[in-house]
Amino acid sequence: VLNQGLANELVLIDINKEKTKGDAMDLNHGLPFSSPMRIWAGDYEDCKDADLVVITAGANQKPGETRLDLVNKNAGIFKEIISKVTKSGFDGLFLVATNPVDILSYLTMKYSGLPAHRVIGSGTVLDTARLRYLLGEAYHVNSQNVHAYIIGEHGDTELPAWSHAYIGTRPISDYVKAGVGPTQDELNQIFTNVRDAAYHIINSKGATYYGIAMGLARITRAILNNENSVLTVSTLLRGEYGLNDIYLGVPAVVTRSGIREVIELNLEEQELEKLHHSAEILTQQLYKAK
Ligand SMILES: NC(=O)C1=CN([C@@H]2O[C@H](COP(=O)(O)OP(=O)(O)OC[C@H]3O[C@@H](n4cnc5c(N)ncnc54)[C@H](O)[C@@H]3O)[C@@H](O)[C@H]2O)C=CC1
Ligand SMILES: CC(=O)C(=O)O
Repeated sequence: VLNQGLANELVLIDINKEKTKGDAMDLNHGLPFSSPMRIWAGDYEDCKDADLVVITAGANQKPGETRLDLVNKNAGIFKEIISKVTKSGFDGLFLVATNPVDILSYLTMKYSGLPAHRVIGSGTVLDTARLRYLLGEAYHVNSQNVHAYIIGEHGDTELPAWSHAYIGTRPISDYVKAGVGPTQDELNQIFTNVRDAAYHIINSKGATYYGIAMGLARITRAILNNENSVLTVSTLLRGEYGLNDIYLGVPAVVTRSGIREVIELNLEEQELEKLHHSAEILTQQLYKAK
């Protein structure tokens, strides 16, 4: 947020106040290299006038843990945090990154009482970026010209919507048929690498942070600049894909007021089945967490 000059004011809140004090000092020392911004270590009262509250607090995965393993611990933390933010008089948007992000986004909506369009999860924004990066490498194309989506749970049941994947202007299936670039098996391996990327990074360095920070900054920019950008965020489904009352990562239009609409992909039958499986797993976890 600082690097891209996305806000006028940035408040850091954490149960560990010393950490936010240190972070605020450290970030302020970067101001001469960036655009003007007020940055301070604050408290929940500061949320009163905030346009956007981004929640990244809570436990992260230890090696071998899945995102879903975090649900009980982080649901408890969220109950406390959302209540404090709401008490401040906050009247903005929530952006949730804490895992399991689809479930915690749903609970944020419930705990805050805000309409669903004002509670956005980072969803599969990061997974989609990972896929675009790897496809860009495989086809020797700028990853910004790769149009492909990971949808579903931000986690082990996510899936690639290959039927809607394009390299520049050509469907990826055309390349596969023509024998140019990766075979379908190699594309499947690329997806496996995307799905398991967090496990590899966590095994290497304990946590993932640069990719998600860029992803959260991207969503923040879409919100604060009212971009109407299509991003694979986690949002409440109300009949789209035949699913209801569940937050899932799907392409949706992000604006200053939150989610304007879900843009429904015309999925192939097998893709739709996998999306339903993802929703089923999340629904089971949600009942446990409620
Ligand atoms: N959605 C995504 O794509 C990604 C999600 N994550 C998730 O983000 C979360 C945070 O991960 P990290 O930043 O690596 O963890 P971290 O341990 O570095 O930071 C978590 C922070 O939360 C604070 N905290 C804990 N309980 C709190 C409470 N009750 N109130 C206020 N602050 C509290 C801690 O003091 C700590 O500073 C995890 O759930 C992780 O899985 C991480 C990367 C990507
Ligand atoms: C930790 C996590 O959710 C990720 O890097 O995808």
